[in-house]
Amino acid sequence: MSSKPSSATPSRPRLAVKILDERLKDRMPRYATEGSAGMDLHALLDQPLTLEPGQTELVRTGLSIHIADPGLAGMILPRSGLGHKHGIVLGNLVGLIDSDYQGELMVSVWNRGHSTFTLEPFERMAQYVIVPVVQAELEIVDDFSESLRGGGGFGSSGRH
Ligand SMILES: O=c1ccn([C@H]2C[C@H](O)[C@@H](COP(=O)(O)OP(=O)(O)OP(=O)(O)O)O2)c(=O)[nH]1
Ligand SMILES: [Mg+2]
Repeated sequence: MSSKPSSATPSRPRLAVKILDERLKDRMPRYATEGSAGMDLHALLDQPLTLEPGQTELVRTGLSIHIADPGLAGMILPRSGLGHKHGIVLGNLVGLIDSDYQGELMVSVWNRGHSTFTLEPFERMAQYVIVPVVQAELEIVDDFSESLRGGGGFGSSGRH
């Protein structure tokens, strides 16, 4: 008997996408490998975009994705290569996309590095990840039932 876990592909949610610019048709975000968590988003630019150190620009993706299910959200995350090698990350650090958002996905591209960087038209600038979300109810109380941590945080654990 094999001890390997089953590799059955779980069913994927189907999300409605509007292509707002024809040029995106052959540059749709996709999972690069079977195990990829994110799909890369391409920069919808007519010409190269030069980002000086410290500069932030909102860049179009040419796509609207309506997630619709409140149990899911989208996240826009930096690509590690661009972030680590070139300092190209996100002006909002992480983009959180609401399930009811129907507008164009926009990427805040921030050059946090020390040299000028040129983003080329349709270059893969960030990645889009779908994550599960739980919406909670906030219930006002006067006291919490006691926990081991209590109010300790910010490096409090493991101190004697
Ligand atoms: O990187 C991002 C972040 C957000 N959005 C879109 C989708 C998201 O659902 C909406 C609102 O984002 P958020 O709630 O983070 O921004 P806000 O400043 O609170 O704006 P709002 O008042 O519209 O919620 O903007 C993007 O396209 N890219
Ligand atoms: Mg908001």
